[in-house]
Amino acid sequence: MIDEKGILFILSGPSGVGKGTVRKRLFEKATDLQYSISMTTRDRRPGEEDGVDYFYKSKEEFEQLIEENELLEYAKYVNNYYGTPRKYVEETLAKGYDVFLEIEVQGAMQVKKNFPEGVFIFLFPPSLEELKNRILGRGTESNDLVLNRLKEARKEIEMMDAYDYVVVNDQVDHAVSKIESIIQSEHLKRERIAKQYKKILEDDQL
Ligand SMILES: Nc1nc2c(ncn2[C@@H]2O[C@H](COP(=O)(O)OP(=O)(O)O)[C@@H](O)[C@H]2O)c(=O)[nH]1
Ligand SMILES: Nc1ncnc2c1ncn2[C@@H]1O[C@H](COP(=O)(O)OP(=O)(O)O)[C@@H](O)[C@H]1O
Repeated sequence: MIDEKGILFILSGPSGVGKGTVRKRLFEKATDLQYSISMTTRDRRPGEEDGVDYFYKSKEEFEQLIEENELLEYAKYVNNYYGTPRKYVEETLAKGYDVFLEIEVQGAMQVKKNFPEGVFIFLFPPSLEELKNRILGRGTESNDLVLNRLKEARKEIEMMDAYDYVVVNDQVDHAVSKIESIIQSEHLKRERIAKQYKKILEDDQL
């Protein structure tokens, strides 16, 4: 049987590189992708909405979700939990829709274990200096947290080799069009494989 499931795309990379910004711009255009809204225990930032940006959970609620195996992956990141709802991802893929995750690197590596067929995209900063400027520019963290995030970033960049694609986020629009090309070429790849598979089956009947 040809696999008619949707494709799982994972956008990851260091905090502050621009994952959220790039993902939002992508979703202004890419209506065929389904974004998986994550669960988190971190505080809601001004302008964020429950059920839109994240599902905000208490530590106890989150630990219960872990216990009940409701999360496809989760990570503790700068003292908060973040996780992907398993059921939403599995059901949406099974219906044939592509699912898009925007998650940090530890979580992405867990997804790779469960979904090796996923398409893993690493968003890369133009430089570490620029990464620092972006985190500082966003102004959502205290100085201590900025330092923590930069330390994490160095470790995360070392894990780049495990990804299928690396996209430099120099300009948001450039990064978005590169991701769109990746999505398109993954679909073409699938179609080619499906055609070859069909041909093998037809030839076999001769
Ligand atoms: N593992 C994992 N990471 C997530 C998930 N959702 C968001 N993240 C990541 O957690 C990190 C912190 O997110 P957030 O607090 O929103 O800060 P920001 O992305 O740096 O603005 C980012 O690297 C997110 O991509 C998730 O479901 N699982
Ligand atoms: N290509 C870019 N050029 C300049 N600034 C950017 C770019 N992409 C994102 N930013 C800025 O960098 C900061 C961090 O972006 P954000 O999307 O919150 O990162 P992440 O989700 O990876 O933590 C934000 O202030 C955002 O406006």
